[in-house]
Order: sequence, then structure tokens, then C-alpha cells
Amino acid sequence: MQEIECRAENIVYTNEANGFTVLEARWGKKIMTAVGYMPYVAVGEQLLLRGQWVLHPDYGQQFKVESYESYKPTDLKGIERYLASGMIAGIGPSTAKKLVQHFGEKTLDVMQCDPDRLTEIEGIGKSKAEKIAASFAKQAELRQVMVFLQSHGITPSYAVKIYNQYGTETQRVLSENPYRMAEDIYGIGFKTADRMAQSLGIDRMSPYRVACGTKYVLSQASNEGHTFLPRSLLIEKAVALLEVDNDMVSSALTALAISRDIFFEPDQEDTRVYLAPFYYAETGVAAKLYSLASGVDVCDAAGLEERLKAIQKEQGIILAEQQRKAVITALTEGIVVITGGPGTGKTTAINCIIRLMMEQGLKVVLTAPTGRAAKRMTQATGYDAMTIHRLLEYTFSEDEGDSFQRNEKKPLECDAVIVDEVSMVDIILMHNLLKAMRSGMRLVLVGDADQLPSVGPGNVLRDIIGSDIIPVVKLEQVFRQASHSMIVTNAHRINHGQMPYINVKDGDFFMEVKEGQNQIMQTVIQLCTQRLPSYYGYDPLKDIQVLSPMKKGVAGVWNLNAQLQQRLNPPAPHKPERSVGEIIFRLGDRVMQIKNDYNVLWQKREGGEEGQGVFNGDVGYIAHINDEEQCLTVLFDDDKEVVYDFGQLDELQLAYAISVHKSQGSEFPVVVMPIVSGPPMLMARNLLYTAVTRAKELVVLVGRSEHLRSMINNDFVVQRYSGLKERLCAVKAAVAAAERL
Ligand SMILES: Nc1ncnc2c1ncn2[C@@H]1O[C@H](COP(=O)(O)OP(=O)(O)OP(=O)(O)O)[C@@H](O)[C@H]1O
Repeated sequence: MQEIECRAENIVYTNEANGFTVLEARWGKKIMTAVGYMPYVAVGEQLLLRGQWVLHPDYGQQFKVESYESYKPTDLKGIERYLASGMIAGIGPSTAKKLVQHFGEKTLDVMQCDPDRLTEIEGIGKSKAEKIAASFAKQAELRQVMVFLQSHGITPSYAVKIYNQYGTETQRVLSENPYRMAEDIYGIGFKTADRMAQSLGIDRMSPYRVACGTKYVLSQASNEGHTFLPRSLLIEKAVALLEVDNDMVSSALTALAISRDIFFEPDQEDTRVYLAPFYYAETGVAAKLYSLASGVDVCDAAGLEERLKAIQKEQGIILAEQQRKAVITALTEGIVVITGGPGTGKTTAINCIIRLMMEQGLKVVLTAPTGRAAKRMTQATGYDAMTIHRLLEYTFSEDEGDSFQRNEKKPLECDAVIVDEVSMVDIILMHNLLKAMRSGMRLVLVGDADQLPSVGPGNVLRDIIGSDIIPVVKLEQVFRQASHSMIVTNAHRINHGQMPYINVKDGDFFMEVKEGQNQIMQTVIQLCTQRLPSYYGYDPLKDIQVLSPMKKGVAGVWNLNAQLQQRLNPPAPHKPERSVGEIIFRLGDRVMQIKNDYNVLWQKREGGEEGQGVFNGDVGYIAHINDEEQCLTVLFDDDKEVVYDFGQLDELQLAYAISVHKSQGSEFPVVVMPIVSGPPMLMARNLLYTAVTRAKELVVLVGRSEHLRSMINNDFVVQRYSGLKERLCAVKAAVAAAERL
């Protein structure tokens, strides 16, 4: 790393949101360009830059800044340029000149220590002098905050987030308690805060550190799908993370319970410890499900049977017994869960439910957890379906964070809600949905309980089914029985622990037997780049999706993406690129949004219609990369453009290959999947089942048959700590006990 002392001469570009700056600086007799995160630097300031020289293909030699310090200018010219730059409110070029002529090298000292004297200059009255002094003090403070944060190991890009959060209070707040950052600022975790705390000399045994670290362990557990942790496991993990003893963690738990940050729940084996949001969500979901299940006006069942017969006749179908039961239950009970694998007639049942409900004069809304699932629901039913977030009128604001406008105070204006793909709904989202439902409304939950569970915490669908409290109808007969297609048949075989039928002549389900990860990876690449496009005419960028069980390794998502990118979208002089860590984003790349961002704006290419929200799992293509404006545009759904600031690129990933987990809720014409050996908790039946059910036209597996067999035999479902099932049973028992009194 090199150090350079220079003076900022011209700010070419600065991104207000993240502080990324391009500036020209005087370095000895030369003018040089420096780029990097240098928030709040002003023209005229002296800079100490640390970083290295790089050669940019278009802009030539530049100094890439990793950290920096800035100081007030000291020479007359520098002072004048600084004041004239517009950074200080109330001073323009002519006032700057007058100030420097009058006060000379003492100008900035006067502004700082004796601002009343500014009135000696013609045109500056008392109030203007005060305004100038305040603005100058703010600049000085910014410099100080940046120095403070960087000296404690915080990078400049994080420093901007921190300053945006705490403003002038930054130094005070963080000196007292750096762990607040982990709670208050998205993207800053316990570990960053802990590093800063160490650097500030905060005692490793401080109770606040232990409490913060313990909460961090619980929130990490929620990222793995748990709504709680058993107390002894939590203590073990917190002790390992914090390197403190058991008693300290126990005391922290007591303090956190008193402040209601966490909740304890007795259990036969071990006390369960919940972070407050998951405790409220789980108890709320159990109570509301129970009340919805028992509080509906019963429709006339005999009349319904007659009407359903008429609908079947009209539509030329005869519902199977279970489908009929599902439809009638949806109208006669407050809640019904309809579950079944692909082609078992769930959508057909939904269509009959909608018809019957509408005939009964009920207002029905259709919803699903992702944009893609909602779109499919619209196509399959002919009625508008929207995401649960849109239905609940989600908003985000800096002050209040996430919130839903539809809630217990302003419930949904309908009589029935039908939710598809409910296996993807986590406990928090379910809670928000139920909060917006009045008692007496009907709820129809439709999904496939054998798919991978939701990415977010909880095991909502499986717990509801397992509780035996809510009516469940399981559809088992497969209708989309395929004389021509093996995909549905094989999905069911896999789900029942049987080997799929593979390589049937003229079929759509193949396996290429290959040994070793390298051969497997090479075959996947050949299939995507040559054989499937030339044999079947598939477009490798649009139609084929590689799904890998794992991220790391030769046949993992990361390597496959790099290899496929190299072949399908190689570098070229006319294709701009932007690298983020190890990933290179190039014009034309297939990319995927990897977190829900409900606030990001999109605009339609045709017609300019605007809207908000891009969702985890949405796939698009890079349409522009603009180095000057530091942004990249992705085209989703062929016409929706979303502009990402370079600082936001952690929301995107290459998507030639994606993980099976990320593919949930999506469908693709062709799925290619490497079958390799791996940890049993990953290489399991439900992962294979989820992958195979994503394909509409063709499945190609590549690997060893033994690994395929062991995946199918492995019906291990990763255990999630979730208490919804017991809670539902407990609510029922409590109500029964109350009724006996
Ligand atoms: N009772 C029935 N008799 C005959 N065909 C049926 C019946 N129910 C459904 N089908 C047909 O079976 C096929 C699959 O049905 P449907 O789309 O309702 O299933 P699904 O469970 O929603 O499938 P997926 O989850 O894969 O979308 C459709 O072509 C549908 O018309």
C-alpha cells in the first residue's frame, strides 16, 4: 500500500449515497486522479491517501484509494479554493476572496474560533456570520468523524452509513456503545461492531457486549430458519463466539428477558429462547389461525354440492374426491390447507373455489409470496393475483423501517384470501398476513409441503399440517400423468423414495453418468453451451437454468457461473464490466436479485410506466454499465429496467447457475443439475425434488447414479427449531379447558 499527500483540486463525481468519489488532486507539480470511497472531501482540503496505482482501460493511471485522511487547507490558495467551492453555506467565490484578503492564513481559525469577526467583511451581517460558522463547524466535524471511524478500522463506505444514521452524534454514540451499530444499521453486524469495540478498548467482559453477542447468535440462527434456540445450545454458541464463561451469558439472557428483547418458553427438554419478533410472530400466528378456523359463517354445504356439480358439468371436468373435499371445505370452514405435489390438481381446485365463493357473493383475493408465483397464479386462474407484500401495502421509510399499511387497524377489504406456494411463506410474513385478516374471513392455503421450506425462519406449512388443528386436504392423485412427460411422474417417484425413470426414448428426463467433479462440470458446460442449444434449439441464456446443490466446489454455483460466463458471455472490447469482489458483472450477463428489495424503482422500457420492487430470485440481464455515473442497469421480464448503484451490487449475483434454494418458486424450460457427493443435510431428497419440479420441459442430471440414489434415500429434513405446531395444539387445549369451566 502506498501513501500520497495531495490537495483536492476538483471533485469530478461523488455518489451521495455511498461516498464513492472521483477527484483530481494536486500532487507536487502534477495533477492526478484518485478514485474510491472518500465521502465529504472538499476542494482545497489536504489529503493523505492510502492505496495503489491502477491502470484503467479508458481513464489511464489512477490512484485507487483504500483509506484516507483529510485536513483543513493551510496555504492561501488552498483556503480560497476550499471556501469558494460551495461547501460552506453562505460563501461563494467573491466572499471567499474577500475573506482571504482580509484574514490571510488565519481565515479558517477566525471562522472556527472567532466567527463574530466575519462581520468585518462588507456584506456579512451577524446572522450570515453565524450561518457560515455553523456550516464550517459541520465540515470540521465530518472530517473528524471520518478520521475517528477509519482509525478504528471502519472502511469509508461503512463510515457513510454510520454517519447517515447518527449524524453529529456519531462519535459520542459509538464511543459509548459501538454495538448499537449492529442493531441500528443494515449491513453492519456484530463482528464489525466488536472489532471497533476492541479498538476502542471496550472491556471484552462488558455485559453489553455479551448481551449483544448473544442476540447476534439468535439472529444468525433465524437466518438458518430457526425461530428459537434451546437455551443450552444458545449458551454454548454464545460462549464460543464471545470467549466468556457460561455465567456471563446466563446473566445476559436474564437481562435481555427483563428488557423483553428475548422471551423464554418452558419446554420439557430445555427452555426455548426467542428473539422478540419471532416470539410475537409465532404466538400471533397460532392464536389468529385458531380464531379464523373457528369463526366463520357456515355456508350451506348441501347447496354447495349442487352448485359444484353444475360448475364441473359446465367446465367438463369431474373432480376427484379429495379435490371435491378441498373445495367444499374451503367454503364451509374458516381455513383449509390444500397440499399436493405437481399435477395433483391444486390449481383446478382453486379455480372451483373462486367460482363458488364468487357465486356466494364473497369477495376473494389471490396472493402468493413471490412476484413469479403471483404471476403464475394469475395465468392459471385468469384472476389478478399479487404478492403478499403488495396485498398488505408494504412501505419502507427511514424512520419506521418496514411496515404494512394493511394490519389489524386497517384490515383487508375482502371475504376470502387464497394463498398459493405457501411453503415459501415464513413466520413473519404469515403473521403480517393474518394481522390484516378480520375474524370471519376465509383463508385457503395452497402449497406443496415436500418442497424445501421457506428461506426465512419457521416451518409454517409443515407445522400447520402437523398440528392436526386446521383442516388439511392432501391431493395425491396425479392428473398431469404423462404419456409423453416423465418430469411429473419422476418428481412423484423421487418424493416416494423411488429412482426416477431416466433416458426413456424421446423422453424429457435424462441422466448423463459422469465420474468426478471435473468431468461433471465439463459436461454441464457442454450441455448448456453446445448440445442442448444445437439438438433442441434452446437459447442457453434464456431457457436453460443450471441448479447446483452447493455454492462452493468445482461443480458449485460460483465456479459454474465463472465457467459459463466465460463461454456464453466472454469479455470483449465493446462490453463494459464491473467487478465486485471475485465476481465480474459484464454487459449481457444473466443475473439474479438475491434479496427482496421492495423500494427499488423500475421503469418499463416501453411506455415508461414506473413501479417499485425487485424480489429475491428475479432473473434479468445486464443492459448497461455506466462507469461515469457508477451504476448498472438490469432488464427484468424483458421490459422492466432497474438501475443499481455500484454500491448496491451486493444485491445481484450471476445467474447462469443458481442454488436449488434460490430456485424455489421459479420455473424454467430446462433444468440441468450436477449430482455430486456432499454433506447429507444438503444432498437430500427434498432438494432434488425441488430442483426437478422447477423444470417445465426437460431435466438433465449429470453425475453418478450412486449419488442420485443416496440423495433419494436420504429423506432427512433439516430440523428447524420452530414452535408453531405445539403452540397451535396449546391454543386448542387452552380453549377447550376454558369451555369446560
Ligand atoms: N379431476 C381432474 N380430472 C382430470 N384432469 C384433471 C383433474 N384435475 C386436474 N386435472 C388436470 O391435470 C393437470 C394438472 O392440474 P393442476 O394444474 O390443477 O395441478 P397443480 O397441482 O396445480 O399442478 P402444479 O402444481 O404442477 O401447477 C391439468 O391439465 C388439469 O386440467
